[in-house]
Amino acid sequence: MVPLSCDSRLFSPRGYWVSTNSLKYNISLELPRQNVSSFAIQRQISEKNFLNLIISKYRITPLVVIKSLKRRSRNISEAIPVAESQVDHSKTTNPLNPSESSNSLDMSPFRPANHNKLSLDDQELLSLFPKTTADIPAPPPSLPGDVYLLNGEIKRFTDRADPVISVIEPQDGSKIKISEFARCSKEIALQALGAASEAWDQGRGIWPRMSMVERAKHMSAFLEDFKMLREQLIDLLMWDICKSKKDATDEVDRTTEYIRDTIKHAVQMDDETTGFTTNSGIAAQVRRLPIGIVLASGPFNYPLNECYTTFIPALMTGNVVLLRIPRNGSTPHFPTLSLFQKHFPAGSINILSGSGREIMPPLMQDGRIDYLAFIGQSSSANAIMKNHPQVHRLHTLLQMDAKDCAVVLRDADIEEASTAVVTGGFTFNGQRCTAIKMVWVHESIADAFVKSVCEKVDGLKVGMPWEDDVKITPLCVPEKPKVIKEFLEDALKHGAHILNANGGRFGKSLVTPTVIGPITAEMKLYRDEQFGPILPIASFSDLNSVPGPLEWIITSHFGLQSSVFGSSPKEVGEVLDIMSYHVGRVNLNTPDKRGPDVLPFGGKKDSGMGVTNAKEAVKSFTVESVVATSVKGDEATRNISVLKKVVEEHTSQVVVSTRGI
Ligand SMILES: NC(=O)C1=CN([C@@H]2O[C@H](COP(=O)(O)OP(=O)(O)OC[C@H]3O[C@@H](n4cnc5c(N)ncnc54)[C@H](OP(=O)(O)O)[C@@H]3O)[C@@H](O)[C@H]2O)C=CC1
Ligand SMILES: O=C(O)[C@H](O)COP(=O)(O)O
Repeated sequence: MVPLSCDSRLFSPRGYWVSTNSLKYNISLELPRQNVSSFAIQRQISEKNFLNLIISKYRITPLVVIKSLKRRSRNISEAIPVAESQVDHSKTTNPLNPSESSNSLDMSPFRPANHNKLSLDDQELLSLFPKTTADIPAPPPSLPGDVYLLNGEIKRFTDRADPVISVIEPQDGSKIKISEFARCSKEIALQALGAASEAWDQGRGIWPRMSMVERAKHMSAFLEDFKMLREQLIDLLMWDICKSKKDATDEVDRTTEYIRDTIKHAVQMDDETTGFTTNSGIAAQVRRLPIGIVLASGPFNYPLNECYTTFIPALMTGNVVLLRIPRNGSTPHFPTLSLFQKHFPAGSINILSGSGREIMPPLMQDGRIDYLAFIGQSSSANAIMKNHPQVHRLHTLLQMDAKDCAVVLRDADIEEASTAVVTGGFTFNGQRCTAIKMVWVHESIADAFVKSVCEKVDGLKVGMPWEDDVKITPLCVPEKPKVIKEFLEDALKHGAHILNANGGRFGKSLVTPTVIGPITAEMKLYRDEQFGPILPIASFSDLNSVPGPLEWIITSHFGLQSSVFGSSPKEVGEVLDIMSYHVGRVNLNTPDKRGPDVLPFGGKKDSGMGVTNAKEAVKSFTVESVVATSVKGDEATRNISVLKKVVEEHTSQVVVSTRGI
């Protein structure tokens, strides 16, 4: 027997919190105010019967149920009065254990689809893989990959080159090798740093001293050659990370756009910051100059694009670069090595493959890295940065993990919201930092919304990347299916259900898109980033409930994006405001995404530091450098004359115009 308790601090606008308070854990219920009026329930009540009593005997539909929030409850001596007469029997449900209240299961928006078990080695899924290699419409790529670019030379590292085997494994068990991946050693990494350091030469190297217009010519020539690789790069993305042909094409095309935009914005920025303005008798030029040696590392899910979003602006603005390419998604980089070799001075761009854990710490420990441009998990960024001996002078641009949520208000257009949430949740199997990874739906529409989401998710075509209209493809990181399975098992163990008929099925690297709920605080899916094809859903009665959407956003340590679906200005405004202080971008009736790429893209809290888009990134990789001179009285003539001669005789790369004086 455990005492029933109520915490007066938790009187909500809608009702009251009541809890069991055992040594093991608490169950807290938010009960509607109208039900709390005239008669008392017993004070000593068994934990097991607590929910049953509230739901079946007193027939009250709790507004919110929390398990294990012990710290939120305090004993009081009074019993909780409950008015049986005001109960809405039709809604009676036990969200923690629907099977306990017989009529509740059918009424809950979170009823299990037709099973609650994971299907492993699912035969139907396995049959989606090609029977043999002969069944594959176009021959898989095969290219040498034990290569790296160091000091203008393409070298081979055969000592430790692993085969890159596609996770697209034909049914006959054959393996398809598409390339190799050289695990470059620490020694090679340090040689590359040496080459970069020489190319930088304390700002005196060919590349950092070249004018922006000249650099733009190099980058434009590179771009022309890069465009010729389009079809090959799409093919490699499809095979290496299993992006659907459509998504792979988008990745390549937006990368081309990004290079073009970077050239434009870099030249524009340089032009705008060249020349002088005068204030208080001081004429000054505030020009943006490169910072030094940039170590760039990108993620596997946009292995081409999200490497280019950092290192292309870094290079374009005169920095020198050491690029570490991701293991999954390495192959699209291999055909580009000869292009970088052809178009850029030796050492200005060096491209290495290898384990991040093996090569990044020694590079950082060396102390010559001036800038870390990292896209991946915040724990990885943290571990890498800590190696720098003078971390206070390390510049960073970090785009990191995220758990974007969608809040679906009571007046949301269910069709529109469910379409957006499914797109946001499952594009590229949910492997996007901007994927919707948690959904809060208002209880009044939860049933219709969950139904609509499940129908749409079950309509997503699962198959091979080259198939028309395919949406769910194999997961390219070999350990990923196991990670997804663990997330689902944990949620099921804590009382969630698989809500869509096709959910929870596994066959080699294929995992069906799975909608799961109700998600509660003790489940890993509540807070952790799943980065895979799972859509967790919880319902709420009041925006300010605890737990509830606003409290969830405020207390989340992530802050990339979030979306709100609805039209009531009061509620939309309230949600927009809270979200805006906690995430980098809020989307109204629109799924989360990075594009259009002209918008600033960056996160808050653990999700990001700095902004990428071509215009902002060229600023990020440069610092304001001021040249100032007195133009007061007699000094003016002399100083202006010196500057004019510097410009006329081309003796400086920094002062190239006396515009403005
Ligand atoms: N905000 C954004 O814009 C984006 C964020 N992401 C986020 O990236 C993640 C997925 O990308 P993923 O590539 O798996 O990211 P990871 O952070 O897991 O891996 C990235 C790199 O970091 C290295 N690394 C990890 N730990 C350490 C360490 N202790 N010391 C040195 N290096 C280390 C890895 O090395 P190794 O090679 O040895 O494994 C790997 O090369 C997701 O969380 C996603 O949200 C993805 C895209 C965009
Ligand atoms: O890596 C990611 O996930 C991207 O930054 C998200 O980009 P997207 O919203 O365009 O897919």
